[in-house]
Amino acid sequence: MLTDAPPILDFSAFYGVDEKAKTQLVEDVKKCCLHNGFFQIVGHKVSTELQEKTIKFAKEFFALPQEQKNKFHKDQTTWNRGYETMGSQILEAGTLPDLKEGFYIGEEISKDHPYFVQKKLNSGPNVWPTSVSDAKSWETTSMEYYKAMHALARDVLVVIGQTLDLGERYFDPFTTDAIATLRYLHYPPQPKDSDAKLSRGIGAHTDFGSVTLLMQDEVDGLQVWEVTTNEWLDVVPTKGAYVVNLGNMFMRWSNDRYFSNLHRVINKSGKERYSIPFFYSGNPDYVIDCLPNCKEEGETSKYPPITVEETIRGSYKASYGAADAYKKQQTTSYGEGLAMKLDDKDNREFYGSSISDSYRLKSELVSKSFKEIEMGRYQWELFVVTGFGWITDNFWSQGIGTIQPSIKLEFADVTMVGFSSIAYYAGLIFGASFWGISADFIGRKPAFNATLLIGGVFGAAVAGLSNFVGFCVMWAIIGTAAGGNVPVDSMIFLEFVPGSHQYLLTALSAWWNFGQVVVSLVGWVFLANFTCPTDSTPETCKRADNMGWRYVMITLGGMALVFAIIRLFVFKMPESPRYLLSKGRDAEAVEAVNYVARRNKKPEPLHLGMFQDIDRELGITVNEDEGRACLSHMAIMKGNLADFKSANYKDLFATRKLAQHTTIIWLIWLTIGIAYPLYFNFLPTYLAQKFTENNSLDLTYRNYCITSAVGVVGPISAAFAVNTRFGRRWMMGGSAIVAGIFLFGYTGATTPTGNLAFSCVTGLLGNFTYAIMYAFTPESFPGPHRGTGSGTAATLLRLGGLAASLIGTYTNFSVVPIYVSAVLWILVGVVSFGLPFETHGRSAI
Ligand SMILES: O=C(O)CCC(=O)C(=O)O
Ligand SMILES: [Fe+2]
Repeated sequence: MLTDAPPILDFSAFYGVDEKAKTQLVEDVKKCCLHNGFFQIVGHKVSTELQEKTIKFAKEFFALPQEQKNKFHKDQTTWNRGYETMGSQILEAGTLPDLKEGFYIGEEISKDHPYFVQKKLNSGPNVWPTSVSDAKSWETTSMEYYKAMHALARDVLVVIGQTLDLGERYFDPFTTDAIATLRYLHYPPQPKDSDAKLSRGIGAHTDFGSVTLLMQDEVDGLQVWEVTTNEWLDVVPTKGAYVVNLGNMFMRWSNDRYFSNLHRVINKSGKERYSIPFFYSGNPDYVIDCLPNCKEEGETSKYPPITVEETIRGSYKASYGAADAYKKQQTTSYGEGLAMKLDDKDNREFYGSSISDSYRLKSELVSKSFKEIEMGRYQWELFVVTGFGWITDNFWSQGIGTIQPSIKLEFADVTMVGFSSIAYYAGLIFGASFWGISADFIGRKPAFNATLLIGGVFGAAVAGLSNFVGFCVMWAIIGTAAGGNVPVDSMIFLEFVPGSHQYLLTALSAWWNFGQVVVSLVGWVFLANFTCPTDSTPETCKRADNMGWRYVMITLGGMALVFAIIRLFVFKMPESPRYLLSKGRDAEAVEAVNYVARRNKKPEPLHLGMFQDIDRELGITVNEDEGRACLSHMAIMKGNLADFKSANYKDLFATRKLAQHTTIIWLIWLTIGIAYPLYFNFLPTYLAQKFTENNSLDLTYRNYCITSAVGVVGPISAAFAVNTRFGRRWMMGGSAIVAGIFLFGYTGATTPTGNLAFSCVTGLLGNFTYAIMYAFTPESFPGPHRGTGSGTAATLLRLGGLAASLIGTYTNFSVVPIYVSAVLWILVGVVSFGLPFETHGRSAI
């Protein structure tokens, strides 16, 4: 272990009268500034007692439970005060998030102070933890230490000034009304199994300001880059000493004569490490211009004058460049260059002006954050609770067809039982467009919270009816809720899942088939046992003998209500970060992503500064106050609904490719909307005509159970298939064509067993295509218009369904519609190959 860096100098000479010692100190400091800008000092005036007390308080804060610490999070301010969670920064490219947490303290600046009003660099009131044992003393000790560090920094600057033969008072204008930041740091031990190449307490970086004064507790870990030998030198802690280093601003100020050097922390000690750096920025309005004696005769200064404020703000770039020299890689996931790094050419070209650059890049950053958070508990739970939407969709869609024959036997006023399907479809059409499109304006959560509840209440209420008109009305209402389930639930799952697991969106459809199994089982149990004989009429069929369909509805409605309660009270879900970003609610988007990180027990990957950096780089004025987030929810809602007026579909046709994509997608949905119900509505009647013997209810339901159970395989195998190099489009197109061919073949089935086999295969294939279509659609539309794009698609699907049920109601059942359906499936397959954009391998934005 190399321990000869940096030298420890006795600073007491500065305060003494021994001129020789003073000169020696200045000479030693000069040597260090020229070499690597690092030295250590003992013999300063900061008392050991104050140092120890401060460290003790810092440790006490970090020992608080996580949720207590989060209460004082620095994201609540835009002036960098308060708690910073573990893993908030990556200071060195290619390494894991920095394994440290921090607490920032600065000058106590009230909200009427000119610095605050003018939004001067990091100026504003401090955030003070109230959960520590003695909050008052925590605050006063911190401020006392902060003041002591100011005084020491001024003294150190005087000595540094002397190394350049500047007068003792040279830095006075710089140190008057100076800004500085004190940062309490805690580094947990590097995990034993961590990859030494990737794990950092703090990645290699240079500091930004003039000087940094660092107090280390007793655990080592700090390393300084040695330029001459190209190696890292350990800075072993010396009790009470300060490690002093020059920052980028001083390097510039000295015309690069003095050095701002790379350093990093890797805590391999197995112990908790604490340190307290103090970053001295100086007076924000002071103009940094080449110091005297820093250039040779005739030499010009390398840099133009710049204010302290500007250089610190811009110095993320400097740290970028300095670390670049070290590893020809960028250094920070936070800082300039971020927008450039995130920019994805294919996305930019495909989506064009349908979304702003700011949204696109921020959404890509959200994808990157979910990649860091990884697939975990939160998303698996979300897979289940969004699945509830698919299950209930089937409850209603299959449920209505399942109970219609019983209604016909009992209700006196049934003109045509198919009218109830038409009423239901009318509800679905309204529901799909309302919930889908409004998800872009009022958010994804209203649909998530309301649709299951409405469906559950009205679904159960259907059981109380005894007349057909009421029955149709109820189904129309259920439709308005059910129409919103699947389009919005798939968007929600998509917008929280890491790109690596986006294929699971396709698997979500398996819940729909699972719902079908439930309906078939419930139908089998109740309808086969509590239904009037098939030859009854409303005169002979009494309510008491026909309770089966009512039990079905109570069971399905009850289950939907349980699902709704779980969503409302058990599973906590923030609003989707993509939706929040599309509304400019950046701070809430940050919190939504970090919430998922906390649920997955992962470091929080995002902070507001990263979004602000993107805007800054794009030359957009950064709204530091996040004005909109402070509005009441009512006000936000009104604002969003006002946006609706200006909403148009034009954005979904913004580029030639996007226009082609939108057109084909919608065409596919409309076509499948007709083909799928056409086939499945006609099939039972067709079969009943064909296989007249042995079609007891029992057998029918047994077959339903078998085919729906096999159907579950469709979406699951599709999920794996879309994740291969064939991608979404090829799999969707190919499977639709194969499904169409099997449909043609179906009519050739001659035995009940052959019939069951065909029905299983076509069910499986149909659901395979369906699942891809349901996933590819929200995946490929851009976040701000995802609801409109997917909601419209779902509306077209239901319109197709309405057309199919009209055909079913008004035509004599024959084999022709089955052929038509087969042709339509093949058509869907063919047009799928005309889709211009593939989502496999890229995260939805
Ligand atoms: O904790 C340390 O020892 C170093 C901290 C540091 O370099 C920084 O915060 O800039
Ligand atoms: Fe540093």
